Amino acid sequence: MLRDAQATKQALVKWIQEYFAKNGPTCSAVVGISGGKDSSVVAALCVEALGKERVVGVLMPNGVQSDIDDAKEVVATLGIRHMVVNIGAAVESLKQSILDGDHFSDITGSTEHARDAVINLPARIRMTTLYAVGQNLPGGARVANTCNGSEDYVGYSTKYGDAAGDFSPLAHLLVEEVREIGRTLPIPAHLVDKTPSDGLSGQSDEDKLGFTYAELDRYIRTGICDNVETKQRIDHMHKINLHKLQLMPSFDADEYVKK
Ligand SMILES: Nc1ncnc2c1ncn2[C@@H]1O[C@H](COP(=O)(O)OP(=O)(O)OC[C@H]2O[C@@H]([n+]3cccc(C(=O)O)c3)[C@H](O)[C@@H]2O)[C@@H](O)[C@H]1O
Ligand SMILES: Nc1ncnc2c1ncn2[C@@H]1O[C@H](COP(=O)(O)OP(=O)(O)OP(=O)(O)O)[C@@H](O)[C@H]1O
Repeated sequence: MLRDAQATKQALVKWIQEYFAKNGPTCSAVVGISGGKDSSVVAALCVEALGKERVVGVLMPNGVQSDIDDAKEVVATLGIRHMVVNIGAAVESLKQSILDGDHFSDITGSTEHARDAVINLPARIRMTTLYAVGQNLPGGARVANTCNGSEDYVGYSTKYGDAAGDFSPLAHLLVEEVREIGRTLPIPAHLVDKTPSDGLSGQSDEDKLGFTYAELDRYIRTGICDNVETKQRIDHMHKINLHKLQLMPSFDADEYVKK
């Protein structure tokens, strides 16, 4: 729980202003708008920080998106310019091109994509779309990362997909804290409390993770977790996914080659 949600919101707005002043004074923020709480909160914070003229929302249904009206409600409420880019054709075409590529089945031992490849590919196409939209904006753009601190702790994101971005306002805020910030912003209340899902696997986040965000947030903040198996699962996910938050290791000849 935040000590003062209003004060934290103001600090976030200042942080975004300072980031843009230093890293892109003419740039707009580009935000992928899913219709969930994280992207809604990030977009609203960017509007407060930069003004609505400097925020561009990108709605990216993968074919038919059942909750697309939520995303439309966000951009309408915030009054921001937005584009709708349906990634369905690109996703299907890339999947097929990979299957049709020489030696797919020799190398993979299968004629089908693995489940993880199918789940994560749309997120990486969305990232590609956001950067392409940004590079078409006359004043330039910085792509917002919308991951929150709870997701980051367990690495619940697609590496170089939604885990990518140029600036990350929510990375140190846990799910319940993001909701508190959301309640200080002019975004539809039902979206702040909407059940989070990755929109990729067909399951809610909590069903897929196997624990609730309340359990996760409490463990991150206090180190307390009543269920031993849940604690082990969180610890395991944290450990195996830390690479998503780190710079990739790079070979340095000075370290490895004896002089
Ligand atoms: N130790 C290590 N050091 C360096 N790299 C390592 C590595 N282990 C794996 N890798 C690399 O990382 C790859 C796996 O990572 P990644 O591609 O991200 O995939 P992965 O972690 O397998 O899956 C991502 C999970 O995040 C969920 N998700 C995705 C997007 C959004 C949201 C959301 O709710 O917001 C949730 C999704 O449902 C799925 O469960 C491997 O294929 C490998 O290339
Ligand atoms: N259909 C979509 N259209 C536009 N952007 C999307 C879409 N799906 C995902 N994104 C982008 O990827 C991020 C991660 O999306 P995801 O659906 O996995 O859920 P999330 O982490 O719960 O975020 P949110 O609460 O914003 O939905 C979103 O915050 C958004 O920026």
